[in-house]
Amino acid sequence: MTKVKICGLMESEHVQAAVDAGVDAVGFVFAPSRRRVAIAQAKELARFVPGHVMKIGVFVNAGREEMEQAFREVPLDYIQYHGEESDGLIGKIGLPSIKVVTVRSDEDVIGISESFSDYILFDAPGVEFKGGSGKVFEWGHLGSDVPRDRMILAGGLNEGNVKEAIRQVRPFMVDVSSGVEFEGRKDELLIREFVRAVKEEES
Ligand SMILES: O=C(O)c1ccccc1NCC(=O)[C@H](O)[C@H](O)COP(=O)(O)O
Repeated sequence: MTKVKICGLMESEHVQAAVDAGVDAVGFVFAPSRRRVAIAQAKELARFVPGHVMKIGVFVNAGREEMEQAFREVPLDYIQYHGEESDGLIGKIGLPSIKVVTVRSDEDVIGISESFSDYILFDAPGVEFKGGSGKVFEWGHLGSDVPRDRMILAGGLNEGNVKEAIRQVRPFMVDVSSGVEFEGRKDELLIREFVRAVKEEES
């Protein structure tokens, strides 16, 4: 069963809607973004997340102390490294990790199976910020050597294209932000429809 992550949550009713819809993970963005939350705010939002739902903190080239503080205080289950963080740095920090790969060509995914991160998230290049652009990348760049059991597919997914994405790519998890927003805010109906589409594809 493909797992679902809703990213960029900022309001408690949207966290609750995601949990009620049956998501497996929620993401809080601590990086420069219109979706940015403070650690104290994420801590409040986390009260609506039951233990079986992963809480993922998104960071872009952040300092170790900030990530450790968020990991401890929210608390988080994984750090999503959405900048230029090297494997060496991720290893040195030593927290459970999701490495992000921005996909423009076949070359971007070469050797990625060597990464020791727990999961690898494949995303389209950012536009205004590093992620959350709502743009789809060419899934064909994800060759057969990319480990499916650690793969999170992101980038412009929505209720209309997620079934095809699962059929073509077979990721461990799908991740969405813009595709469940209306006029720049998360939308409870769109969250429900996205999660339903993922579950339907599996049934
Ligand atoms: O969502 C953001 O604003 C963001 C900003 C900076 C770094 C990462 C960001 N989002 C990370 C995510 O995991 C998004 O869900 C992913 O980029 C897909 O977004 P979308 O294409 O909007 O579904």
